Amino acid sequence: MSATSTTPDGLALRGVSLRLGDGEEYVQALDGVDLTVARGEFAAVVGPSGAGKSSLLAVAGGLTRPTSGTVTVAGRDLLAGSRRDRARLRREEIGFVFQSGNLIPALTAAEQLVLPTRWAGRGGRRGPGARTLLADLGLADKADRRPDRLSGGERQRVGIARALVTAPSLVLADEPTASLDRARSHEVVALLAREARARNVAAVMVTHDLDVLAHCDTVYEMIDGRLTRAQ
Ligand SMILES: Nc1ncnc2c1ncn2[C@@H]1O[C@H](COP(=O)(O)OP(=O)(O)OP(=O)(O)O)[C@@H](O)[C@H]1O
Repeated sequence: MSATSTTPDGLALRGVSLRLGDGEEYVQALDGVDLTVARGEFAAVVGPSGAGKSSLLAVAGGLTRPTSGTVTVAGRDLLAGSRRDRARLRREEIGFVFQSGNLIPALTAAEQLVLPTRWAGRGGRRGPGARTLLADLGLADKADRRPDRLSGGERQRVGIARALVTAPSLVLADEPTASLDRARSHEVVALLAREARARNVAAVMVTHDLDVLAHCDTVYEMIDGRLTRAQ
């Protein structure tokens, strides 16, 4: 599937605008955004604070409804159907990676991966087993550790495993290197890039970290709610 296809199987935003606030006190957080990310493509979005990057991820992830425009993931309309339909589509097709892992303190690395698979409850399609996935991410000997016994980089790798465990079509990562040093940042983003390509997942990463852009296939810049291709 090419990045310019009209029926993409990754992520497609068309003419997406988002106005936040009400009355005269509004912000045009997204302004006519078009974005296509094919499966197996790793895209980065950079831009100044307040430019609309988090808003873009929230809309692409089905967490925020845009004021206008369309969003499709794996060819499915993310804005159609009931609230429950949309939540199911989100659980089945989208994995989220957060700034500092967002792991549940009481659960081991392997246990962190159980809840998303239960929630997704996918019929025929099954994701990789938790332990296989943790081993792929270099965490075979850490599967039974809780987050307080993992390093920052290891926690983030568990976060990536958790995002991939349902075999999603799309992974959205919000500043995944925010709490990591330079070496660990490269390691984590390289891993995310490798896994997205190997598993044929469309991936979008919002980052302030220009250092890690070399791992990405495409780079977009967001300024005042407008998105342009930078690389
Ligand atoms: N609930 C809200 N109501 C009104 N304005 C909002 C709301 N949430 C965000 N905004 C504004 O929308 C714009 C885009 O915010 P957004 O969080 O998407 O930017 P960002 O690029 O992710 O910033 P950062 O890099 O600082 O996280 C900003 O001007 C912000 O102040």
